[in-house]
Amino acid sequence: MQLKFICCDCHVGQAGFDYRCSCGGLLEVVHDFKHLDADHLKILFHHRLSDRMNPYASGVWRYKELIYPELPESDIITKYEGNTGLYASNLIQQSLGIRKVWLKAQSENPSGSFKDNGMTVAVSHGRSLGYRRFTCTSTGNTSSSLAMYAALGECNSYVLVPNEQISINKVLQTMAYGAKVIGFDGTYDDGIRFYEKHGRELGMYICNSVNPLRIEGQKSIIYEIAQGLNWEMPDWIVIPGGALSNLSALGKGLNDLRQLGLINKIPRVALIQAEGASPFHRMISRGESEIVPIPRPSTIASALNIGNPPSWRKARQVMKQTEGITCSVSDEEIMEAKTLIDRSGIGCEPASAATVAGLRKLLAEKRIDKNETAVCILTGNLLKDTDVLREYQMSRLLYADLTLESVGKWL
Ligand SMILES: Cc1ncc(COP(=O)(O)O)c(C=O)c1O
Ligand SMILES: N[C@@H](CCOP(=O)(O)O)C(=O)O
Repeated sequence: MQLKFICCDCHVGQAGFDYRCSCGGLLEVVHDFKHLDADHLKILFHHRLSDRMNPYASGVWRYKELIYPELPESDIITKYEGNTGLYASNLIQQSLGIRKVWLKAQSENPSGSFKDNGMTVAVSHGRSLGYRRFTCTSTGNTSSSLAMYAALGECNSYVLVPNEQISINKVLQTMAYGAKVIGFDGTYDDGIRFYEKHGRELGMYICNSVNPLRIEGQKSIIYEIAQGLNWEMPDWIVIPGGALSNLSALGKGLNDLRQLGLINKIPRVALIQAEGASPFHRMISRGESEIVPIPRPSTIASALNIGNPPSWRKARQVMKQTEGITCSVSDEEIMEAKTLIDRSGIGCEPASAATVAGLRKLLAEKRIDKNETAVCILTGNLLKDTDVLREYQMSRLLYADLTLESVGKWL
């Protein structure tokens, strides 16, 4: 059986794989869930949780029937991604003054970010089509994840990375997995534009989130949250936004769960952007119908440094479907929230901390009630963006001579 696609803008169906429809809209995978039964699925997914020795042990491929049923098991390239912790932190709960908050730590993924949920599916798909050369443009997390899966699949990866405002750790991780990295003057948005124009003639498989298979894999984050909470959804899901792939995937995943009868309530979504890179929040809060790109986005949260999010139309749909709200937070608010999350023992990179910063703001503005419950999605690992961490923490490092008196003074 072949994968089927539909355009999110003109709604015309398409049989073959592509990144965009001829009208320019992004595509998404269409599934037929008619033959699936919710009770049977719950038992199947539960059973797979305890089976550690096959691809279904992955927190993505556990839900294969809802993501990519057509793919032969032997074509799966997996590093048992997903299966990340869902933590209830008293420290964060009390600091925010909310009834209940959980943190979904996608930072625990094998390459250290939520990208792995989508990348395992994209690279498996690309290789099954016969591709051996994979590419993306990236601020560093997409590329680290791509390079890891390409290496696992014994394929090659080629990555475009902006020269400014990226984290060197992520670039080094990408290179260490064997990717060829090409730096360029410009932003993530320029890189995406380049591939939209030249990707096809370069004959490579593109692994950015314009690829509908990436979104299929990323849907599993909300499946895991639902399963982790025994299929009872919280009032709110709080998520950071850059290219808006994660929000698009979240919306698609929620639709699936509802359609299948696995959940009976759709939570509301709060999308948080960094102030210096918040074109989507600006559009929604002003009630505008088109996004106005920001040519030079700038935020300390390197992963959110995106001025022209490719998935904004899909994301706008999700806002409608979930009665979603948006807000933006300053770099200071992000760092303050990051300190709290790190201190709680969970830890994350700055982009992820935008969620807790945003939740604090939305509670203060009473747009979220303190008696409600929320899950914040932490998208990347604490050790991803250490330039920022070094600047913030080094002044707190203590020095002493190794004498009882000198060390004792600090203890
Ligand atoms: C750690 C991290 N958080 C958040 C985001 C933003 O997610 P999205 O681009 O899907 O909106 C990204 C990159 O995209 C990221 O790498
Ligand atoms: N932060 C991202 C940028 C978005 O990339 P995409 O995978 O959604 O295309 C990164 O890590 O590069």
